[in-house]
Amino acid sequence: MNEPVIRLDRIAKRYRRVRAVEDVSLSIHRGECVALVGHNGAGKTTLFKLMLGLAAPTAGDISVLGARPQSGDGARKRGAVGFLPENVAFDPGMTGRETLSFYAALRGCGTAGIDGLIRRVGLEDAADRRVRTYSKGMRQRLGLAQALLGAPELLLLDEPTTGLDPIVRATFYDIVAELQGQGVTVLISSHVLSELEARTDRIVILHHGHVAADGPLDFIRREAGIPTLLRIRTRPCRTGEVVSAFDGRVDWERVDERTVLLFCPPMEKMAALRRVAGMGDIVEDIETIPPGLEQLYRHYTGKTVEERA
Ligand SMILES: Nc1ncnc2c1ncn2[C@@H]1O[C@H](COP(=O)(O)OP(=O)(O)OP(=O)(O)O)[C@@H](O)[C@H]1O
Repeated sequence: MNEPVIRLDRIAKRYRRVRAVEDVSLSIHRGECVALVGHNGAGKTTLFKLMLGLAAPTAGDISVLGARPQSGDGARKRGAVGFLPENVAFDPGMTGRETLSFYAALRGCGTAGIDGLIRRVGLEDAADRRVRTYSKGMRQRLGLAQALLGAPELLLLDEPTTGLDPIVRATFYDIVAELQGQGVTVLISSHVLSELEARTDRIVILHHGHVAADGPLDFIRREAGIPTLLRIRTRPCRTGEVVSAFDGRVDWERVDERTVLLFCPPMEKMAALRRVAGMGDIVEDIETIPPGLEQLYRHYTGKTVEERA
């Protein structure tokens, strides 16, 4: 397999007595879109700083685009990394277009692509207004345009959608998907878990500086063993037949005279579905509800706390 775009090998970062990141190993390959999720203080920003060469690891090895971020080669590769910091702050007296020109000059990437970027993030109408007049969503879009200057191969987005409304958020993720389609590798940190479900290939759950889970959503769901919910809708007053078929096999709950919930462990799900489907026309509908990211997050972070106790 090709060299990963990001490779962390048993990375630790300590600030005096604070263990911000501990024994983190992670590989992210070209074109992947990975979510880094964790509570406040879990170590997400620290990982970004390490990847950007803004901090040195206390232990372990790190490579970004094939170079150690703090090496001379790493500094040269830095031009191919776009970064949107958590609290992006621009000069309020500059217009959006001036801001991008300023950052383009800092990055040494020329201003030719700025109009295209402004269109891409939907700021055409506001590009010549001062940033102080921008809404939070507009500032974040400007932040994204700034991160995209110079057509980066790797995008690091630190909580990019915090405080954005669902429509702006969706636009944001549409742009990210488009970039991913062009082979850009994207790492997004967030604690808005629900929005990441359908948007990323892989989830890395960080808890107290440790990786608590890492994998595609389906994989970490299976690993967690959290039951899938089957919501069975029957003809009136026929829930008893469903209940007696499953009583003692899986947990269940009767919601009303037509609805039963079955809590199926991942391994039991298909067998349960076949059994319900075989019950004939007393069953009018079956809805499968897999555990959401919030539940998984609770599961994994809870487990780590117990392990650490
Ligand atoms: N410069 C520093 N000096 C001392 N401690 C630090 C420093 N930077 C981070 N930390 C500590 O390291 C831990 C991880 O912080 P980090 O900012 O990486 O978390 P985070 O997951 O990004 O949190 P948030 O979601 O709140 O931004 C925290 O306990 C934090 O207080």
